[in-house]
Amino acid sequence: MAAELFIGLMSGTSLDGVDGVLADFSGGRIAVQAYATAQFPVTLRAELLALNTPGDNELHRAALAGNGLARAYAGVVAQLLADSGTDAKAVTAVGAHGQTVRHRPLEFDEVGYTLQVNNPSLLAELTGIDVVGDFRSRDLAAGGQGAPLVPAFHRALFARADETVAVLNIGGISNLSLLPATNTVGGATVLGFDCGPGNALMDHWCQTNQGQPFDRGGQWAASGQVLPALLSQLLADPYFAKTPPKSTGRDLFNPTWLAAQLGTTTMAPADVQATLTELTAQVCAADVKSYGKDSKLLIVCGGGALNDHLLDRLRVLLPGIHVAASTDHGLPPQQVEAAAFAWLARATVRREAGNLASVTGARGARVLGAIYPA
Ligand SMILES: Nc1ncnc2c1ncn2[C@@H]1O[C@H](COP(=O)(O)OP(=O)(O)OP(=O)(O)O)[C@@H](O)[C@H]1O
Ligand SMILES: CC(=O)N[C@H]1[C@@H]2OC[C@@H](O2)[C@@H](O)[C@@H]1O[C@H](C)C(=O)O
Repeated sequence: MAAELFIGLMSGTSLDGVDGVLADFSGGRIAVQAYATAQFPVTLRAELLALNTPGDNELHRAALAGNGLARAYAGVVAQLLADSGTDAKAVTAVGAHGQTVRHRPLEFDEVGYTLQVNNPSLLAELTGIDVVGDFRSRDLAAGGQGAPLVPAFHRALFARADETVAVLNIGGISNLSLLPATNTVGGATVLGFDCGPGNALMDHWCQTNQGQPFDRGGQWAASGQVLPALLSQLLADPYFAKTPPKSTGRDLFNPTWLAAQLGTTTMAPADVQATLTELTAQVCAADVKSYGKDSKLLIVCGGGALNDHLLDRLRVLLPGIHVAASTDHGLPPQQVEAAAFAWLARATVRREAGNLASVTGARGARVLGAIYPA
């Protein structure tokens, strides 16, 4: 059977760079042929981070950052093609998420907006491959949150016939998918939503206090002591009590939010890191208990799956649930989101819906994204 090749490119709220996969869908299930990742150039990362906060001349800066992102994306596409010996002409399309700099669904005028910095036209020009971008806007136009979009892909990849499966993506932001058994009588309604912070605050604190981009294995957090008063204060943020559909981002959980929580009290940096890690663990575990109570399996993906300390805390907080990285269930943690955008791009090209109204609250299923022909 002829290959049916798509590329998926994801740069997420951790701002750690680009993850990309080349995937073949000809066998009915996704088969990743190649994986590549690239860190952002320092100046591009700084600008993408800065654009998460209101500033001067944002239109100009966002346009140029979109060009820079397209060039970084094109570099990952070139790496994928070279590593797999694939000609660009053999790839049907590239799904390019872009870099979220604002996410304000349903605010201000009932539709709100979500902005992913990107330049899909430049990416199409640089790669010679059709590009699918702007995946979230159509869901907002239909009254949805525009995020998370991966639950539909999680269902395709991880769902089981006879048991409920929970999937937790721990990226900059953490998001949970609840996948009922596919043989559920009356149909299996998928739930999904953003839990809250994933790695973003932990990364920021680690960069600020240790000069490291992230807490490898969660070892620094493990060396500290959770601060109960601070943890209670963090957990009191109203977002955590919101009923889904709900989504969030750096618009809320950002260094300014953290600074306001810490106030002027001096705390040992390692203890703050331990507390931020515990915040992620407790919020995610509480959501699994509340919305996935009959799950016996929690599959963890995203870079946070490599945080051994965080996974250990999840295991303690979720007795009776098997907590495992996605590697054991189909795809390595760092590949899942990029693979999702290859899968979403394929849906768009086939004019199939990519969103799940049961997740985002949209008025219905919609074909997502815009196509930029090579
Ligand atoms: N070995 C490791 N130990 C601990 N944490 C790690 C490790 N490797 C990666 N991470 C964490 O994973 C993060 C990157 O994860 P990922 O690429 O899934 O985030 P993202 O896709 O940008 O976020 P989002 O899912 O919110 O879009 C890093 O910033 C870091 O916090
Ligand atoms: C607006 C936006 O970019 N949201 C991201 C973010 O990162 C994780 C979580 O919040 C998720 O809701 C989403 O990305 C994934 C890919 C999603 O849409 O499923």
